[in-house]
Amino acid sequence: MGLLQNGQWVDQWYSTKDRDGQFQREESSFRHWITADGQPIKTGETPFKAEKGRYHLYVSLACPWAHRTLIFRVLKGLKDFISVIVVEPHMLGNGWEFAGRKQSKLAHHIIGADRDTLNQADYLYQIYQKAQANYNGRVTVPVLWDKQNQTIVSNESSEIIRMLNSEFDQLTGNELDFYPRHLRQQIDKLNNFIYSTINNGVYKAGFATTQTAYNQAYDALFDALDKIERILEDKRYLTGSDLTEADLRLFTTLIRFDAVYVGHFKTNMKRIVDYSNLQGYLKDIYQRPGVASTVNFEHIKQHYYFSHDTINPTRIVPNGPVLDLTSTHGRG
Ligand SMILES: N[C@@H](CCC(=O)N[C@@H](CS)C(=O)NCC(=O)O)C(=O)O
Repeated sequence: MGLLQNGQWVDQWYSTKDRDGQFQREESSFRHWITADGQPIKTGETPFKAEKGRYHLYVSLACPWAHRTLIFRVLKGLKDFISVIVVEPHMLGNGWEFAGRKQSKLAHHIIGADRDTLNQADYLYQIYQKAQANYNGRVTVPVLWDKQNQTIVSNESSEIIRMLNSEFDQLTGNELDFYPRHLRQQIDKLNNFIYSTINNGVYKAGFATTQTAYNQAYDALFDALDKIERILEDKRYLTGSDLTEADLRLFTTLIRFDAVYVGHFKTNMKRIVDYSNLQGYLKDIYQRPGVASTVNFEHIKQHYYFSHDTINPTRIVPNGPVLDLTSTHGRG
C-alpha cells in the first residue's frame, strides 16, 4: 500500500514514528457536495447537481467507511441512480486494485470484485490521478465519482452519506431521513464519540506500534462499548426508536468486530456476541431489508488478514468464527 506524491505512486506503509506509535488517519482531500438543485453550498465552489446516472461509487466491500455509503445507497433507494464498482480486497504494493489483467501476482481475484468498466483503470490511484494529476495524499475508498466532469466529488464517507441521505430525494421519492433536524445535535455528538473510540479506535489499537498506544486505544474502545451497551439497555437505537446515521456508522464497525478486529487488531477483551444489547442491536440492523446484501465477510476477512502483512506476515486468513446474525434479535 502507498500514496500519491505529486501525482506519483509511492509504496509506503503508515508512519507512526512521529506520534509515539499512534496511528492517525489522514484528512480526506476531495470535499465537494452534490446538491438537489445544483447550487454549490459555498459560493465559488464547483456545482454538482443530483442527477440519475451521473454519479458513481468506487468502494471496497471490506472497508467500514465505504460500507456506510453502500448502506445509504440501498436504504435510500439509490441503486438505479448511482452505479458501483468494487475493488479487490487485497490492498498491496499498488494500493487498491480492480479485477483484471494487470492484477499483481500476489493479490488474487476474490469473487465480488469488479473490473473498472467505467474508467478502465487497473488501480484506484489512477482514478485519483485522473481527477488531479499532481495529487498528494492517500488513495482511499470510498470515492464518489462524477461521470460528467470526470472528477472526484468526494472521498469523505461521512459527507457522502449526508448527500445520499437528502439530495436525491426529489428524484427517488425516498424521504427516509437518517439525519433528522431534531436529532442532529445528538447524532453529531454520538458520531464524534464513536468515531474516535470505536470506528477509528479499532484501527488505533490494531495499527499501534507501541504497547502504550495500543493500551490507550484498547481501554478507550472497551469503555465506549460498555457505554453503548448501557445506552441500548432501554433504547432500540442510539437516539431512541428510530434508526439514524449514528447507528449505521456504528454498525459497519460492529459487523467486522468478531470476524476480524478481535483477532487481527487484538481488541479481544470481549466480542460483540458477549454483549447482549449490542449483539441484538447488530442483528436488528443486519436484518433490515437490504442491509445484509451490503455485507461480504469474504472480502472483509481477506482484506485485513491478507493486506496488513506487518500485522499478519503469513497472510493466513482464518476460517472462523461462525457468526449467528439471522436468529431473532429480540429488540422490537
Ligand atoms: N476519511 C475517509 C477514510 C477512508 C479510509 O481510510 N479508507 C481506507 C480503507 S478502510 C483506505 O482506503 N485506506 C487506504 C490507505 O490509507 O492508503 C472516509 O471516511 O471516507
